[in-house]
Amino acid sequence: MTDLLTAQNLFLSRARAGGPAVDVLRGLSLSVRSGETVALIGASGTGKTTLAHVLAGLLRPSAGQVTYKGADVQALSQKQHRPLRCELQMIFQDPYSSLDPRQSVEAVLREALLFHPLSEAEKQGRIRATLHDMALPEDVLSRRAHEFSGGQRQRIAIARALVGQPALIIADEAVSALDVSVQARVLNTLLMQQQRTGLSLVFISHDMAVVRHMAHRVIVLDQGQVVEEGPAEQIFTAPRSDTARMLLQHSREKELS
Ligand SMILES: Nc1ncnc2c1ncn2[C@@H]1O[C@H](COP(=O)(O)OP(=O)(O)OP(=O)(O)O)[C@@H](O)[C@H]1O
Repeated sequence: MTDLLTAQNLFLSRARAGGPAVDVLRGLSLSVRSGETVALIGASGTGKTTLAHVLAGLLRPSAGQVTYKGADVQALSQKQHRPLRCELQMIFQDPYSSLDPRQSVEAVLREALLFHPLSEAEKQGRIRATLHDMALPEDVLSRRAHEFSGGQRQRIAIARALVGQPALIIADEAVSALDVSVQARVLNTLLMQQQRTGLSLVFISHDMAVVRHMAHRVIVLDQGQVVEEGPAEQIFTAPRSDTARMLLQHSREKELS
């Protein structure tokens, strides 16, 4: 497996309203290989969402660099990099702000296929198959995002990320708003797409059972730094960091309650 995405020595300070700047990312490096799922875990407020935005090129780090297939992700929105941009998708934590409420679902999905050299029939086929995978009926296509519940919106956002068969998806709490049965279906769709196309995933979740089901490798974050990294099985059976031990303990307590 070759490195698809690399982050080197990322720093990011963010100013809080009325307060001092906070160092959210503090010298963080990671890599994601082709066909691999890397889970980012850590306590709340530890910088996972911020890191996801930096990895996707949506936030500029104060120092350090993120490269996707060797190109700086910050440059991916420039015209000459648009096809590469389509290969890297993000699913945001909040489906209310990530979808334009006035756009029809069909427009959302077609936009995701804009730079794909597919025939009209192929586009329609992809859209139909993706809706089916997300357990969404075809009549959603003519409706607008604001007409849907949070869980349905999240499935539309996931469909948008998947329909173009990207090389990499950064998924930030992508399935936490979904019912358990729908969640299983969506996770299996991601795993099947990974088998079929070699999809890579950066997967952020508080749900340790989901992380264990999905991840090949786990990166444990604490206050903007990597405190442990290793194969998923190793992190779950023999965690070395206090943070990983605390997260697993917390998860066990939740299961028992
Ligand atoms: N827009 C912002 N402006 C200033 N500070 C921010 C902003 N967004 C996040 N932060 C701060 O950055 C830190 C990391 O937040 P972030 O959302 O990345 O953590 P997280 O690990 O994803 O948390 P959670 O698991 O709760 O989603 C927090 O201290 C947060 O208060």
